[in-house]
Amino acid sequence: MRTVEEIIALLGGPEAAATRCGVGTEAIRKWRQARAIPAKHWPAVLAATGLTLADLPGTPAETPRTEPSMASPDTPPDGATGCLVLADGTVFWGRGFGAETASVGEICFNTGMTGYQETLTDPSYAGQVITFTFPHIGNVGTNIEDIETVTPAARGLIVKQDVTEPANYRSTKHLHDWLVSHGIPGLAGIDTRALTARIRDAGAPNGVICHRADGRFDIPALKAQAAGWPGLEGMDLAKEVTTRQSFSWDETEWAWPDGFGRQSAPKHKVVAVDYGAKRNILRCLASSGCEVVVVPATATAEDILRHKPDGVFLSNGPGDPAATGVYAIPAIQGVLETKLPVFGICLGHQLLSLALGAKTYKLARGHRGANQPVKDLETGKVEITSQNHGFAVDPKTLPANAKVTHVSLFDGTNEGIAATDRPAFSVQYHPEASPGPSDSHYLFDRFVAMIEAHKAAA
Ligand SMILES: NC(=O)CC[C@H](N)C(=O)O
Repeated sequence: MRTVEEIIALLGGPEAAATRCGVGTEAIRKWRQARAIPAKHWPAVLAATGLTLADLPGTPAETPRTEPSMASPDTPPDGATGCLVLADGTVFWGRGFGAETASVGEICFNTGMTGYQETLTDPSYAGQVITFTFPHIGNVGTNIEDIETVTPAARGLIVKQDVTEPANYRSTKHLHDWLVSHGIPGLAGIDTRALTARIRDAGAPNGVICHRADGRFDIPALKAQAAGWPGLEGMDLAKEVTTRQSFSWDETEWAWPDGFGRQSAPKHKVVAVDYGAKRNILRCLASSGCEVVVVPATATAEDILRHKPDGVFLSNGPGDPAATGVYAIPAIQGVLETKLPVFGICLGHQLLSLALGAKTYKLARGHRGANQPVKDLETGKVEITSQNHGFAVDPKTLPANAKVTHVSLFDGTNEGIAATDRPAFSVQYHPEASPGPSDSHYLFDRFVAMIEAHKAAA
């Protein structure tokens, strides 16, 4: 068998190889990176070189196929530099990229076609490895602006195709290098459709993603690590990603060509409880005319009210809402007693519901993507929304003083509630649209209108 480099040399170098085989130079780059030639290019290579099939290197992703039912034994196939090991012992082989390390978490999937950097830096992904179903991950590179927090909490990413070369004027770093600098491992060459179908059918498994350039894996140890991880249920992760200190936020939303702006004349004061808040939510609040004071997840009602807010915002965040509720519910109940306007997003929605007396439960596969249809039951309008959640509010457990306002048109699960006896409402999805559509942006205006009505009545 010849190596890829030998074959390219035989063809007269990368440029000549591209021309003679009728492929782009990007394909040649990928052959070299993967040290293999995909099967679809074999006929062209054979015709151009006169070699025989036995001379050509295959690709680790194709030999063997990574269908779960055909998961390979514990010995890595040639060229494998990464693997995913599930708690049930299934092994997927592929090519590692990003940081050379192993990382354990829940394996979920995200169907978003854009915004991988926002997704990877969304603190709600703490404890999770994200499988991207979209193929061109890496195509816009990374930059210092499209982050939802400074230290990404996601534990790893899984893709089918090798990370695409960046082609975007805002890109400052290749995704691979960005992952290395944040210590996050990546895995390519996995059959992500098979993995996603498995999550769809059997629920999100726990697993370990491991990248080793030397291709030496201790599979029994990785299996034990995956099986020993307790899972997200019962896990309070908000405490790990929240701010340690209160701070003020005045950055407004990004707009071309000026980029981010500054809030200079706020009309209202909002305290945002940070359970793992995405920056773009804070920007949306600032853009809506609010002075934002961000407080830690463990802030008590007193801590919150000390800032004399006109409204209180409950942020998104990772983990099991019931576990975070241990300290968050009493604080929210204290705020609700004052009848101040309250708005919650995602984990904030779940915590508001818990504080009102409802219950939450774990969804089998979760909603993660930027194309999730939601119906507003009051207006009858359908919004296409951005979502990222693995738990949901059980609408049957809502008390008499709360109502369902939004439902998912994918599976009928709850997507929003409102109290009927005070100005408090929340949604399970992400109106800040980062990444995703901005159909639901009106909710920030609704919150501000609530604050204005409350102030007028005082
Ligand atoms: N984005 C979020 O706030 C997620 C909330 C919660 N951790 C869940 O998975 O359901």
